[in-house]
Amino acid sequence: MKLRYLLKNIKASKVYGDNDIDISGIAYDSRIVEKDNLFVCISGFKTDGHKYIKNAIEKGARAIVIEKDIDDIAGDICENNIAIIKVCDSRDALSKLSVNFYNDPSREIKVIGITGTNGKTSITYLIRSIFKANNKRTSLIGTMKNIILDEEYKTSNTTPESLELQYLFSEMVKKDIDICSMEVSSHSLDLKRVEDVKFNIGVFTNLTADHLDFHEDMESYKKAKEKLFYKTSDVNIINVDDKYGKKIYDKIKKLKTSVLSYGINSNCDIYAEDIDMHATYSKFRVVTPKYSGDIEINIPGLFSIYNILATIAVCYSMGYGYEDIAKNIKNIKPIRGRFEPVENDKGINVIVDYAHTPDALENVLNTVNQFAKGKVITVFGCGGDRDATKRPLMGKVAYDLSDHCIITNDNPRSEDPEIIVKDILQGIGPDQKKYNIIIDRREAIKEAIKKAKTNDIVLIAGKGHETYQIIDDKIYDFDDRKVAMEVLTDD
Ligand SMILES: CC(=O)N[C@H]1[C@@H](OP(=O)(O)OP(=O)(O)OC[C@H]2O[C@@H](n3ccc(=O)[nH]c3=O)[C@H](O)[C@@H]2O)O[C@H](CO)[C@@H](O)[C@@H]1O[C@H](C)C(=O)N[C@@H](C)C(=O)N[C@H](CCC(=O)O)C(=O)O
Ligand SMILES: Nc1ncnc2c1ncn2[C@@H]1O[C@H](COP(=O)(O)OP(=O)(O)OP(=O)(O)O)[C@@H](O)[C@H]1O
Ligand SMILES: N[C@H](CCC[C@H](N)C(=O)O)C(=O)O
Ligand SMILES: [Mg+2]
Repeated sequence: MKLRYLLKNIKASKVYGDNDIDISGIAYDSRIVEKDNLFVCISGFKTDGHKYIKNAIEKGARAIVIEKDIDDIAGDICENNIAIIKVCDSRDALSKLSVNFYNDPSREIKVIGITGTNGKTSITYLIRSIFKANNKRTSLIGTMKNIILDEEYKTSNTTPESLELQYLFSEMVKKDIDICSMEVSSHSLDLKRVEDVKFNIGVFTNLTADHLDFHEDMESYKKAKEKLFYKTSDVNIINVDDKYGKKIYDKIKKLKTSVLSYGINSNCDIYAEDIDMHATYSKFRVVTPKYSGDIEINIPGLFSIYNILATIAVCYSMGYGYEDIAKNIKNIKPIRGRFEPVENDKGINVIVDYAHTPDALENVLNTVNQFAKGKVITVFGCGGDRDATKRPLMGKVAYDLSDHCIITNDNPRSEDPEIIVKDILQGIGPDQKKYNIIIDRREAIKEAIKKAKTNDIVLIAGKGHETYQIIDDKIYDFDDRKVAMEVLTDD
């Protein structure tokens, strides 16, 4: 593509060199630049893309987008006849360049963006299941993987960088996709990964303590999430039982005509009543402005009812009737690593769950306690290089709502596991018999299962679907479900 086409809508303060050259692709990492690529320099949190211009040129970059002065390498640029484009914001430019390169593919798909601290992955899967069952061509973008029809694409972030995102949308267009359900993280909203995505529907689940290493405080975290709702073209769907949800709803309602509230409260547009919860399933009556009817889901917990309500609201807003929704909800398969039971013949209820925030852990433990016939043993830790303020809060929740907890490693990453445990201990109560520390996660799971008697519940929280553990900069194979299964069959 000609550089001048690629530069459409880019606010460049200066363009040096020939903009009639052909560009073969875009890269924002010098290590993967190819011949005739345009290299976008991002000033990052760990390093600065501007430092790698020389490497990018050596690999064949033909044009460079910068947001800082680079006088020190002017010689290399002249010598290699490189075009230079100076912009104010490289992440914003990357998003627009990617849209131009892939011909703005998201406008051809119904994109449903889901944001909030907890429930995003769950809702994307629920939405996909219902639309699939209604013969729609679906795709999904999120934490575990990206999926187009049934083809899976690996991912490293919940919401990919704009370049990968626009590539995925272009693949969706090629495969004639109708609907994409997509997780929209607060990082992606602040770092402009989704700046130019054409969202049709926005969903807000909830906002509780997380990511306060990245966002200054809860107010900035909320502001990041809120950005999604200004971007949507059709409808916004907001959980108003959540206090931040209510604030966002009140604000957005004044600006946009189509906003639907949901919750467990008859003042909402879409709400649940006559709730009847059991250990492995729940029943309730859903009420919408046009119809109401009974719903049965085979995922337990009040939080799952909220996720289903969000899903129903999305389907409702797209014109689906009660029958299209209800008959398919009943057959929804449990989602990987979300309240996932580990089968065994020992009579112990072993559950693997991705609760990695205080609120998620509280919700899951409340659900577990509601139906517990025996003791509740919780195995958990907290991720390293992530929000440290949630550690004592998770410690308190686990201590208060379990009969026993075992504090262990999650993904310590570059942090010392002992320091993470120390932070968790700040929230742990005084009864030393109620907890122990076993840093090695395999040993912790082993101990919890050894301790459990018939009817007891072992909740293994924090890593859900993950099949790895990150210790220092090494990634090891580790899967809570497999480890639990091995321990359960190892006599
Ligand atoms: C905090 C954060 O979001 N960081 C993201 C950010 O990285 P960064 O700004 O630190 O980048 P950097 O490492 O300083 O590098 C700066 C630039 O130099 C380039 N570079 C670097 C080295 C080199 O040799 N050559 C080179 O060109 C890099 O490619 C980059 O463009 O931009 C990168 C490129 O898009 C992301 O991969 C990276 O995500 C990291 C891996 C990450 O861990 N992010 C997490 C916190 C995250 O985004 N999580 C959210 C929320 C999850 C949820 O709760 O659901 C998510 O969406 O996943
Ligand atoms: N609506 C909800 N409210 C509170 N907790 C929830 C809700 N839905 C799920 N959870 C809990 O949060 C955990 C993570 O759920 P899920 O993966 O759907 O969230 P997410 O928003 O995608 O998280 P992430 O930020 O890691 O992408 C679940 O394993 C469960 O413990
Ligand atoms: N999306 C979350 C996932 C946390 C999962 C937990 N296992 C950890 O590694 O901290 C994050 O990036 O903060
Ligand atoms: Mg997720």
